[in-house]
Amino acid sequence: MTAVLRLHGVSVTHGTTTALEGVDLTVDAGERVAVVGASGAGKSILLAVANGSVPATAGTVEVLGADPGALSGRALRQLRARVGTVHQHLELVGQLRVVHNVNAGRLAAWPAWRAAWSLLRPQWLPEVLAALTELELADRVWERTDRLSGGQRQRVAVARVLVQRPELVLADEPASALDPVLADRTMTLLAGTGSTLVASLHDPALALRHCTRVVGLAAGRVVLDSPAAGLSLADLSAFYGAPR
Ligand SMILES: Nc1ncnc2c1ncn2[C@@H]1O[C@H](COP(=O)(O)OP(=O)(O)OP(=O)(O)O)[C@@H](O)[C@H]1O
Repeated sequence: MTAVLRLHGVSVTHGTTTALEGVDLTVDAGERVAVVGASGAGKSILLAVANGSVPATAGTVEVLGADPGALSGRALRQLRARVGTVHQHLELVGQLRVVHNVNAGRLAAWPAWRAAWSLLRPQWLPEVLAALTELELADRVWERTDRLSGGQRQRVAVARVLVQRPELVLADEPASALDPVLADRTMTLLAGTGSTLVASLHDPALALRHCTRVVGLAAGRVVLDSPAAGLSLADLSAFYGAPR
């Protein structure tokens, strides 16, 4: 098996706060990993370390064979084209139309002239519409993104990753603002891309239905790492303080 993501002894400390401590995690190609844990457990930081936006203060990080912290310029752009992120705070440009935000998934793969031209004449339109149709949002393709609801914006962020077609998807609570039907559809789409998936999830049912493996965090440490098939809803609910 090829490791797509490898964290070894990773810690993240900031002042007196320890967000991650000694995290070891290897994710192989094709795995779908749910990261679960109570609020503040370190799920977002783990994903941010994996996409290179937060540096590890100790340990080593390897994403698709490279350390994102050691890359810059073209090499970093090439790595970013292969990793798709659904950010917790979405990171969409509100003033731009939905089509442009979805097409942002292609930016790292396009030359600068094509990205600029796409703002005038959106490129990749059939792919954008196909992704938005799957997410029941095709009728909003020309709308300004800041006119959408929170759940609609979250689906735009998911569509951006679908058109990107990355090898690794890092998704931070990608269905948190969606109703149960759309949440399930979204996870089905992300799981169906064939990409390796690492997703933080607050809904244990989504984790068990769509992921092959569950990693549990508590206070920045890995306290569970198990195939999803061996776990019950009650096992995962315990991570959120619900009664067993
Ligand atoms: N950039 C950062 N560098 C270091 N520590 C951070 C940073 N951002 C947040 N933290 C800290 O990391 C800890 C874990 O936060 P994180 O956002 O990863 O939790 P979470 O499990 O995703 O929680 P939630 O479910 O509420 O989103 C918190 O104590 C937070 O203050």
